[in-house]
Amino acid sequence: MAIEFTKYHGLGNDFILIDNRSSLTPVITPEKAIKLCDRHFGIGADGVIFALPGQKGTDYSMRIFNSDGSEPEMCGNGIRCLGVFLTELEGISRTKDFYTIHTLAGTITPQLTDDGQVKVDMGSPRLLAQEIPTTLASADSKVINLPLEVADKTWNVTCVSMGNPHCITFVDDVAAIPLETIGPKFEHHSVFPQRINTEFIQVVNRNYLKMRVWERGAGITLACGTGACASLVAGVLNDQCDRTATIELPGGCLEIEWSENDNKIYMTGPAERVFTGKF
Ligand SMILES: N[C@@H](CCC[C@H](N)C(=O)O)C(=O)O
Repeated sequence: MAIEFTKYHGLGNDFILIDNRSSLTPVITPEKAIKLCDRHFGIGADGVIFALPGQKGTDYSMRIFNSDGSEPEMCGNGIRCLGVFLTELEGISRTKDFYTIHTLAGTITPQLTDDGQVKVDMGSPRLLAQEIPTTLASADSKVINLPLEVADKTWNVTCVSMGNPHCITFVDDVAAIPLETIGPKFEHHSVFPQRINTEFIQVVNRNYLKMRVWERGAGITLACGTGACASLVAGVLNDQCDRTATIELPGGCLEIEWSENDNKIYMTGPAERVFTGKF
């Protein structure tokens, strides 16, 4: 049976979106997702995202397979793409401008704004070592600016979970980081039992950060929404930035806010439809 898909991207972080609204079980396996994500022998993408029926009172659910077939809890750029994809699927019957989406990281709420962007209530960051998870500190402690040995060098890292795990390091020049060699060493470090997404951050000023990312299960990507949110939190915890900042990624910019009122993170950025097809 042919399966229809739509390709979307959020700042070059690209996904194959599949209408899976008739079942809570993804219509393809992780092995098939690996093949579809292949940039030479497949469609090419950083992951496959499924629009599933809602659970626990939400409008819809989202599941995602990384390009290596693993399943992360959340995807920030992906959920913006899903928000726009759902409006496309619903067509003229759409009655609201936001959706409640059940994810493995809890309920996330993307909202379509008047200027064509998507603003997402990403929930609250989780900071305890056991929540990341990492053994870098005792279970109930936060991991803020702690030394970590990677590739014969000591990096001062801060760990933040946005439902999925992130390890953030502040550097003088992001362009100088050898991501391809060092990224996998962070990802598979023994202190991260569920592997890790790694962000390198250069502070331009208190409201503007530059970021490069090595994603768990996907490698170098042009952008990472949860990574941008986690990096802003790390910036605040290390007194490197304010609670609102622009994060510049190789694929473009995201606006991130860590609200003092409700402790939630709000991410605003684009989601672009690329093409549709069948496989
Ligand atoms: N690119 C995504 C994150 C996707 C999941 C990540 N690779 C993981 O395994 O946690 C984003 O925009 O947040």
